[in-house]
This record gives sequence, structure tokens and C-alpha cells, in this order.
Amino acid sequence: MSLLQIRNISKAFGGVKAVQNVSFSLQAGELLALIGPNGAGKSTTFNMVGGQLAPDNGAVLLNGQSITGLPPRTIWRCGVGRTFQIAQTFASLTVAENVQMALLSADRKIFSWWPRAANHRRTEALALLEQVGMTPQADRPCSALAYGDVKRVELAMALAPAPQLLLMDEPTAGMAPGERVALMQLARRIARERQMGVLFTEHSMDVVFGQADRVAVLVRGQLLAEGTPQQIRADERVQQAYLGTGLVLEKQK
Ligand SMILES: Nc1ncnc2c1ncn2[C@@H]1O[C@H](COP(=O)(O)OP(=O)(O)OP(=O)(O)O)[C@@H](O)[C@H]1O
Repeated sequence: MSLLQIRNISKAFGGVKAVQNVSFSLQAGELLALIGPNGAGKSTTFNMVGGQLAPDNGAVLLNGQSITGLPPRTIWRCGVGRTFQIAQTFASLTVAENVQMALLSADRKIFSWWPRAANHRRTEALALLEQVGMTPQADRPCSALAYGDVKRVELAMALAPAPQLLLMDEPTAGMAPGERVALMQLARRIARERQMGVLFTEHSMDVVFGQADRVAVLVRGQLLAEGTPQQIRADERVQQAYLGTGLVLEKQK
């Protein structure tokens, strides 16, 4: 059974058909990139999986169970984590404390007395930081980190509730090319190790074609193609769709 199945989902905003009858699936341990020109419906699709938007039609299934239209917090409790375009960490807290906060939240203790957070599951927090290569920076404030490192901390925080599926919304936005590839290589390794699925939207084609296991292409709200990076790069319809957008489908050297 697929980890995530999206079946014929649609969403309109007034007269704008943002997403029309889109279906695809994602297996455990797999990275699936959702790509398409601006306005293609990527964010809308993403938000229907995360619960920020309810589909007008269709279904979203996690391990065969419907999560269609459930609120984001409930979907998160079902095992769907999320990272954001602009990394969200507490700048004044240390790297380890940020992950401890995420663990508190996962343990539903976010409203308990704050000073306890400094002691809460520090060993687990350090283990998560180890996974993303941030152990040496554990006791530095997040405000002192380079942006690429903040993104790693955000990834460790997203892993705190041990999600089965991680949604990454333009994870490499604002990063230098070398850092982008490194972040998604890391996400790929963690996805394999944990058998976690990753669905990500991405404009950087070097990341998409270098790191994704499969690629789904949306154009004007419809699924134009889905396949391996090689299949997608060779697909003439996809090349046509990208013509004139200023985006290139070639992997950058
Ligand atoms: N809340 C909204 N209200 C009205 N129209 C919307 C809303 N959200 C999205 N749209 C429209 O739906 C279509 C799909 O938008 P969406 O943001 O999903 O595309 P996208 O592929 O994520 O684009 P981008 O790459 O520019 O972020 C666009 O025409 C957009 O203007």
C-alpha cells in the first residue's frame, strides 16, 4: 500500500481552477518532487495534503486511511510533518533547545512550564541533531547560525514527532546552489533510513533532477506527467510547458 495516495483532488478559488483532478502516490522512503511553472497549483496541492486547504473533490489517503479535509493539527498527529519556505526556529534559543521545543510539542507538553524545556529529552534532541550533522552547534543560539544550518535545525525539528510523511515547501529557497543539494541529499538519506516519504515543491532543477526519486509535473492545475527524473526530462510535453518560463530542465553541472 502507498504511504500517500492523492485521488482526483480538485480545488477552485472562485472561477480559478487551481487544481483539477490530480492523482499521484508516494511510497515510504521515497522523495517525490512536485514541480511546475508559477501558478501551476503546487502550493494548493501541498496545502490540501497538509490540511491548510480542504479539497472540493477527491481524497487524500495516508496508509489507506482518509485524511481528506482534516485540520492541519490532526493531520500532523496522523504522522505528516512539514517544513516551510522560510525556516521557522526561535532565534534566541539554542539549537538543542529548539529541537527540545519540537519534542515538547510532539509530546503535547508545549503549554507546560517553560524552564522544564531545557531538560526535556535533551538526549533525543542531540540524537536528532546528530542525524542532521548539527551536534557541534547544539549549544549555539539559532541567531548565530548560517542560513543553511538553520534549515538543518528546522529539519531536525520536523523529525521530532517521527513523521511518516514530510512535506517540504520549497526547502532550498534562499540557499546557495551547493547548500541546496547538500540539504536534499541529507533529506534523502534520512528518508531512506526512516522509511519516511518526502513530498517537496522545488524550483531548483539541479535539486529536483539530482535528488528526487520521482517527479510529478503540474501545469495549469493538471497533472501533466509523472515519472523518474530521466523520464520527466525526456518528456516533450514537459519541455513544452517549461518553454518560455525561464526555467531549465537540465541538471546544472
Ligand atoms: N487563496 C487563493 N485565492 C485565490 N486564488 C488563489 C489562491 N491560492 C491560489 N490561487 C490561484 O490558484 C492558482 C494556483 O496557485 P498555486 O499557488 O497553487 O500555484 P503554485 O504552482 O504554487 O505557484 P508558485 O510556483 O508561483 O508558488 C493560481 O492561479 C493562483 O493565483
